[in-house]
Amino acid sequence: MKVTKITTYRVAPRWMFLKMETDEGVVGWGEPVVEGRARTVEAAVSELSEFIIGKDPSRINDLWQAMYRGGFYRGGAVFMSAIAGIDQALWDIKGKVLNAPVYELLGGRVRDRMKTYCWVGGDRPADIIAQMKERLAHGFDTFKMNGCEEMSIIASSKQVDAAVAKVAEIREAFGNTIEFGLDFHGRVSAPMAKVLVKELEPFRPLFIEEPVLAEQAEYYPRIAAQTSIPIAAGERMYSRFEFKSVLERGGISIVQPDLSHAGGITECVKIAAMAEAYDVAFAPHCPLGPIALAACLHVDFVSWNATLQEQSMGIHYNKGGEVLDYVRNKEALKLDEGGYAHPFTGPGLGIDVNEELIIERSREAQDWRNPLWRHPDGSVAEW
Ligand SMILES: O=C(O)C(=O)C[C@@H](O)[C@H](O)CO
Ligand SMILES: [Mg+2]
Repeated sequence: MKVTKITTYRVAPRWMFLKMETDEGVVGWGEPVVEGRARTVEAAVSELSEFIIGKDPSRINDLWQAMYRGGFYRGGAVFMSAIAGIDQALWDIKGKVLNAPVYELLGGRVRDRMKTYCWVGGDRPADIIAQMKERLAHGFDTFKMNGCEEMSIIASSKQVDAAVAKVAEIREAFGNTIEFGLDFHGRVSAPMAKVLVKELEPFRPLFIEEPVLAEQAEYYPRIAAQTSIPIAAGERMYSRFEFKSVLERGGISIVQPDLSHAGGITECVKIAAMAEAYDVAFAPHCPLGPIALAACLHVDFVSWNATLQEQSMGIHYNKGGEVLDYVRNKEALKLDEGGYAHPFTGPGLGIDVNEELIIERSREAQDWRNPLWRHPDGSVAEW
């Protein structure tokens, strides 16, 4: 079998799908994208396609190593996202050829179902209680929200109190009948992370995500030393080699690589195994589409330390397109009471893609950008 064609489709809300065709008619799908840099990733996929086309798609490990090591410069969000989407499609093809779900090819399941969580609130945490009540009524009991709005490098008590008040309101309304992670989203400086974590300790959020930016990873052990709240990070780390130093340094309790940013299934299975060796939980980041989510779930099903799976249904970013829009076999991604996902039964990634809709929507190719925030003094604020 040989790869004959790779096509990318940028679609609403802010995703990109990759179709990989072969000379034996087997087709694989992937989801390479960096939110806000879709066209850049598309260019990277196009460059890598020159190498992949003509190759035997069964040689996933060798193709992965060649893509990663073959260009001399390596790593980073764009390049590792391009590799990720190609890798997902290669695994989809392998499963279809061998008539087995990807998790079977990875050694079979360690669990019967996988816990997922959903987002509440928007870029600025708002309507949290009402949205949690609405999602609770639909069986969800685990959530994530932005932990704060813009935060100055040395923030005022008012800014800190505003962030803490929202969390206090949640515990006041629900007690411990629900769980929630707080995503600091990289908005909080290292000095303020120490302040916020101390103030949030009594409310016991399930985890605090990206308490500082990935480029401040040396603060993870220092923050962890002052709190019992598990620290989570990983959406802006793109390979084993970045997770290696973070795991070595300690401080992280949950790693959150993104299956569409960190080199795909081949790389994230290895990251999960590395994390397990440090007794660190694995909770893939996934604010993206159905193929990315399926890739996450296949790795979750074979990783003993997989604990929580992010999924984007109802997330505030999904304007103009939702996860199930592009999926014909919608039951494959049905989430049961408690937000549990069930093992795919179909071969490969197990997603029967609505290609007609993808092609139609790619005609008005999305060009989503995240907002550029500024502080009151006009300086750039982390979004
Ligand atoms: O889902 C998360 O945890 C996020 O932090 C969302 C962020 O990754 C946006 O997708 C960036 O555009
Ligand atoms: Mg996040």
